[in-house]
Formats: sequence, structure tokens, C-alpha cells
Amino acid sequence: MSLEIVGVSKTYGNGVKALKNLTLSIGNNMFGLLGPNGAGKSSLMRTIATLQDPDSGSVTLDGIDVVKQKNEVRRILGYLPQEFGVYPRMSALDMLHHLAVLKGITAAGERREMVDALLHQTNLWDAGKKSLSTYSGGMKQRFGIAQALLANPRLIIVDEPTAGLDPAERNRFLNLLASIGRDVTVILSTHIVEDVRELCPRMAIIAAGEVLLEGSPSETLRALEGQIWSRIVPSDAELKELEATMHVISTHLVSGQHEVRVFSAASPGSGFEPVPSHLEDVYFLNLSEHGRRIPAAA
Ligand SMILES: Nc1ncnc2c1ncn2[C@@H]1O[C@H](COP(=O)(O)OP(=O)(O)OP(=O)(O)O)[C@@H](O)[C@H]1O
Repeated sequence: MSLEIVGVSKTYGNGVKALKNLTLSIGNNMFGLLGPNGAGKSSLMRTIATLQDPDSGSVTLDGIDVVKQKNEVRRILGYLPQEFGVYPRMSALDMLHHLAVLKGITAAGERREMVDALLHQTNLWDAGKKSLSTYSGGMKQRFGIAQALLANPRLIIVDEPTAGLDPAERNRFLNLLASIGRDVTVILSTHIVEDVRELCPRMAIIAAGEVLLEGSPSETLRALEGQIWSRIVPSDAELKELEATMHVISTHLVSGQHEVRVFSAASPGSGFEPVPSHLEDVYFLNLSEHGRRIPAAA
């Protein structure tokens, strides 16, 4: 599978430039698209899913033009939107049959086999006859994956799927995505750095409609090795001083005190310990560099 996004731009009616000449190449496996709220992730996902057209640029999926050949693309693509929203009083079993018919799977035997297999795969078999409106957040997301997998897509797109899930449900959901990612290309759009670190051999960071970085999480982490330093800072005043004089990547509260992470080629000062780099460092560093380069984007 190969998805080629070339020079895609989109400006909404209200003047917001959501995508700015964005170019990205996505191959097999699980691809993480990481970016803060408003980065343009959903705009890009909707464009790939044929739900909105770009103003300019091209998107091709295995050579098929996503803008001009929407029906062909829809046949090989599954999509779990950010707000899936449709949880009627229908059971998961009935809903999947209904959606399968809409996808053109009209032979009853084939459809039953497919729906049953999907309910097993997403661990919803036991709850398959229960009304979707009674499902928990995690079950709803797993149902969202089941419907995205109908008719054996080559590519599935999942937009911010773990937001709002508790840790156990999130874990279960990520495991499901990982197992799917072995056979089908998955684009995982998220603002949660951990999701990408745990799942994706390749990723891109986007902000303000632009690609800031494209690569593998482990390579980007290696590039920062030895340059991340950490220290506990007891007072707000001291923290302000550090922020003014050093390249502070992030601050976290640990038992009510600030733990500061600093980017520096050599030790930034007394009390700092070298620490392993995290993907979150890569993410924040890219976002802060971007903010500096284009102040208007902040
Ligand atoms: N239909 C629309 N009309 C006008 N502006 C829009 C529309 N959809 C998105 N936007 C704006 O475009 C920008 C990008 O939004 P988008 O939803 O693509 O980002 P995102 O990265 O998915 O963020 P989030 O995680 O908040 O959904 C934002 O400034 C958003 O307010």
C-alpha cells in the first residue's frame, strides 16, 4: 500500500488555513500522525477518506486518485472518525450487517462469516447482541474498528481513537490496533505521544497545517541521546529563571514539585542529571522550534 500526499492545501470558508502545501508519503504498517489540537490532522484524515476535497494538491492511494475516484478509494478504505457518534438502539451484530450491506456485501453467508469474525477479532462477540447505546467508551471504539474493517480494506484511518478511554480500555484498544496493523496499513491520528511510541514504526509530527518532522520514533529518539537533562526545581521563581536562560522542553509536576527537562549539548548546570530521551521531548522540541520559526502560528 502506498499513500502519496503531495502539496495539499485547504483553507476553510472562515479563512482558517488548515493544511498548507502538505506533502507526506505513507507506506505499509502503522503510521502515527501526531499533532496538537487544531494542527490539521482531522482535515487531512477527512481528505484521505474522500469526505472533503483539498483546494490544491493531490492524494493517491495505490495510484488511485482520492479526489477524482472516490468510489474506488472507498472500496479499499476503512475510517473511524473522531466523532463516530452513531450508537443507536441497534445491536452491534445488526448494525454490522446493515453497514456490510451498504458496502455491497449482499451474499448472506459471506456477510455472516465476516461479521462474526469481526466481532470475535474486536472482542465484542459476547456483547454482539447488546444495544450499541449501552456500550462503554472502549467498546464503542472497538465497534468503530469493526465497522472500519468491513469489506477487508487495505488502509484504515483512525482519528484520535484513545481520547477518553481509561488505561485498561486504551491498552486493549492499542493491542487491537497493533494486531490489525500487521495485515493492513493503519494511520493513527492522535495528540497522545504515547500512542505513537507504543505502536508506530513511522510517524510524522504536524502543526498549523505543516509537516515538522517525518521519520521513525526510534531514530528521532537516538538523535537526542545525551542531550536531555532533568532536575527538580523547588520554586516557581527558580523555574521562571531557568525558562529564561535555558531551552526548557517541558515541566511536569512530581509530588507537587516541578521536574524540568532541558535540551542542551552539555550539562546546563548544577543539579541536572542526564536522562533518556522520550518521544515527548521530540514532540515538544519540534513544536517549540516551529513556534519560533513562524510566530504567527502560535
Ligand atoms: N469545517 C471547518 N470550518 C472551519 N474551520 C475548520 C473546520 N474544520 C476544522 N477547522 C479549523 O481548521 C484547523 C484544523 O482543524 P482540524 O480539526 O483539522 O485539526 P486537528 O489536528 O484534527 O485538531 P483536533 O485534535 O482539535 O481535532 C482548526 O483551526 C479548526 O478550527
